[in-house]
Amino acid sequence: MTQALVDSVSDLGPATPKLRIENVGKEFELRKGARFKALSDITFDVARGEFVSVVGPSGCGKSTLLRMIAGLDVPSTGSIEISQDVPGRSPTAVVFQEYSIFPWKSVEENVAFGLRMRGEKRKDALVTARSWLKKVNLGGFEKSYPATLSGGMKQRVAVARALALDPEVLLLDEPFAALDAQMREVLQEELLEQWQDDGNERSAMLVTHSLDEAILLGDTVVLMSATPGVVRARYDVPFERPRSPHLRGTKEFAELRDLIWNDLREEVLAASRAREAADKG
Ligand SMILES: Nc1ncnc2c1ncn2[C@@H]1O[C@H](COP(=O)(O)OP(=O)(O)OP(=O)(O)O)[C@@H](O)[C@H]1O
Repeated sequence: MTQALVDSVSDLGPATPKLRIENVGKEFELRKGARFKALSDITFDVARGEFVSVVGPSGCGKSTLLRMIAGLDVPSTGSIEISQDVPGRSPTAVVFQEYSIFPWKSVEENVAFGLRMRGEKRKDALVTARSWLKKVNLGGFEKSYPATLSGGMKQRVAVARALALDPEVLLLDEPFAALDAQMREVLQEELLEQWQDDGNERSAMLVTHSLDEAILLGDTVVLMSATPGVVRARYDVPFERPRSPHLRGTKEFAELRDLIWNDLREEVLAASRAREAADKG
């Protein structure tokens, strides 16, 4: 079944989720006759304005799920629905781990690119791009080329490019994983601030290996287990917004981190045992 877009809020009503993932499964054909089940029966909703973080062992299908939500791949079973609340908004926009920006385009042209593809006039697209570049602290770098930027600055461009599309659902696939630890924290904090200032009732899904990142940014953390990937648990993150990065240092944060880590650890070990068994078999 393919991704189904719901045309307007009146179709589903504001009480319905922004994103509905129902019984989604995914199989890949490895070679003729051999199939690999990567995801099985994934069901969960993301509410309007909700930020969901997805964690799980390597290979449990987090990126596959995110790619299907983005429409870059198709579920083998089940359905994914995104409620389109604002006409003209993009259903999704994705920030990937590797700087997926064009080296031959300037920073502002990179951010304007998606808007141009959507049919916006160059002048209007550049105005929007420049305004987003200011919000991600890249004011003054509009005319620079990616080769002259640090890793953190390139990822800021990628975030600005995604947000400039004004997506219903912002999708983030390990967006800061390639950065050094300090820069990663800085960008987490910037994203937290941008998210809390946004006020546009968009939703977000973040795939990450970092529990600190998952908890600091998320309203909910979804834990997946591996092979095939299923949803094992869902944790509410009870900290009020606006949140401050200082939350990381609190006892409550550490307790929630421990709770999730205890479950995640089991999944990581189970996935590693399954991989060993598959290698032997
Ligand atoms: N195009 C494909 N063809 C065959 N197998 C695939 C394909 N894409 C992904 N897989 C397999 O599906 C499983 C899930 O992959 P996926 O990248 O979604 O996992 P992940 O949880 O995001 O992993 P990681 O945390 O390591 O990034 C893995 O076993 C992977 O090898």
